[in-house]
Amino acid sequence: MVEVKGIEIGTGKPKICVPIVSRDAEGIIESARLIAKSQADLAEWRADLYEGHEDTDKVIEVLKSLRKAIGDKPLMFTLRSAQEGGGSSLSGEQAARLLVNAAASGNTDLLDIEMFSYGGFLRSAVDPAKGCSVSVVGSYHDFHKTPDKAEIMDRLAEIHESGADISKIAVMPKSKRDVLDLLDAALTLNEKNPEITLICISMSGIGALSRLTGEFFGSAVTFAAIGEGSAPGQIGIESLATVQDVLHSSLG
Ligand SMILES: O=C1C[C@@](O)(C(=O)O)C[C@@H](O)[C@@H]1O
Repeated sequence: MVEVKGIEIGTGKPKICVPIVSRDAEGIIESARLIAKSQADLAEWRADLYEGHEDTDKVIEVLKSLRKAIGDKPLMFTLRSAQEGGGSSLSGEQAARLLVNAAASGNTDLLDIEMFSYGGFLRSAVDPAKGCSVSVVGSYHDFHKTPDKAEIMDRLAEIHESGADISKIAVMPKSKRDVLDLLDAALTLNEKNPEITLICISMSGIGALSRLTGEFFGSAVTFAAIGEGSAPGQIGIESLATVQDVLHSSLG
């Protein structure tokens, strides 16, 4: 369990995180205001989709305004690389520097760090971020396939061992069995190492089930859309919250 601004990530219903995907500062702040009024538990700024993400000063300025607009909800800063399906064109060194700057600015509560891109180079940002009291979400994305169960579990455990507070994986299924493999990996790891806080996502339409059943299989956060989503298969926040409520009450 990881506590951020009074929100317990890893107990009870999976927490709902809404990504901010606008390209310009105005749209970003507008989305933050909508999220602030919604039932989202937290917000994610996909800074890689911001048109000015190559300019650190601009990013930090937007992040500051975002912090104000989002109010009391925890905020996650994400810079998704092109290698893992995002829009960042930065080099590994530039990306690591921007991640550390975002953490040091005091305007983010969580930081997504890709643990395997750039040959694992971004891991150098883990300790500085934690030194700024920012919770680290170590991530891995495969937009082309679903690795087998053992590989999913190994990657999630490696992310944990590398110092992340939360281990996240998002993969693309080619079949319904791939979705089962992802859910099986989450449940097995959760039973074996309950101390690891997990986020496990199977993307696209057939993977949508994984976005609804986190409480059953041990995925602590689910990403939902308000308007435009940030990945295939994301469900609108209202439908997602309704299904999660039904499943939660069935567990007694
Ligand atoms: O890592 C993730 C998960 C995600 O890719 C999804 O499938 O919901 C959406 C991204 O915005 C986020 O950073």
